[in-house]
Amino acid sequence: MDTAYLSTSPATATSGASPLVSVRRVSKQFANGTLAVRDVDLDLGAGEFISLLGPSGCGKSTLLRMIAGLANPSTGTIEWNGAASDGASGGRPDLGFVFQDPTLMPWANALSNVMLPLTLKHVPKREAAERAAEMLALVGLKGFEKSYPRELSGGMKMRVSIARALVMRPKILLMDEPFAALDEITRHRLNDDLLQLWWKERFTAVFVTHSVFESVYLSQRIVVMAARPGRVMADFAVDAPYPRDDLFRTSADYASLCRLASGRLKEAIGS
Ligand SMILES: Nc1ncnc2c1ncn2[C@@H]1O[C@H](COP(=O)(O)OP(=O)(O)OP(=O)(O)O)[C@@H](O)[C@H]1O
Repeated sequence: MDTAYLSTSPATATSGASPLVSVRRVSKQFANGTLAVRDVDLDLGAGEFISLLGPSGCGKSTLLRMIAGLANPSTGTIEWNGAASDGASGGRPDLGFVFQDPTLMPWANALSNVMLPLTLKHVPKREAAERAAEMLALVGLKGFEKSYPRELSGGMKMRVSIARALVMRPKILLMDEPFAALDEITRHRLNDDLLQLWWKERFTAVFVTHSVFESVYLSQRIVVMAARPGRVMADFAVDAPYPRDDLFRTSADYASLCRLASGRLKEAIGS
């Protein structure tokens, strides 16, 4: 992928502007009585890179799925650009969602997998193929258009999944532990490539992770959650410029930011 992204901090357009998404006193109780999320208030600014960090079972995925409209809050509201979502698609702009599993169609090649959202929107086949090929190139898979999922590595499959999520050029990309199943080297590479994509495409990124290291490396802002019931315990900025690369990953600044985030997470779990 193109490594020449600029060394200034991305314009997040958050200061003074109204947030892209406002989560207000949102709770989710499942039919079996589990209170997965309680009273969450959260603003997501346009262009921000935000991580939801917390232990297993603290409601990160449930919150992300509610933001995506894949589940409805039991109480509270989620507003998009000031318009309340009706639980279907009301007020919600195009969004991309990346699951932990790449969820590709095994019988279709990489290009057809990425074309799927365009095909569903009846974009003419030729245009869809061009846009999908462009997106595959952006995620570093030029030359693999005709490869089937079984011929791709875990990291490559995840790249296809990200290309599919971004092919509609959504305003927001929601990612639910997309790299958790990958080895460390692949994960680091995908983290780097994701940051470059974010820089280029300027979408709002919401990234669910268990990993302090990953959240600090990627994010401008970390929202720490705790379990039983799932709730927000801390919300703080990661004060380090972009680009973030291997130099940052081995720096004293990164180590101290990880220590800080780790302390916040421990406090959250402890409480
Ligand atoms: N469909 C469901 N029905 C009942 N309980 C559920 C359902 N989905 C999730 N839960 C419960 O809600 C709580 C929050 O789950 P959720 O998956 O959102 O947490 P998480 O922080 O994403 O966890 P992990 O990091 O392990 O994926 C958990 O106690 C979970 O068991």
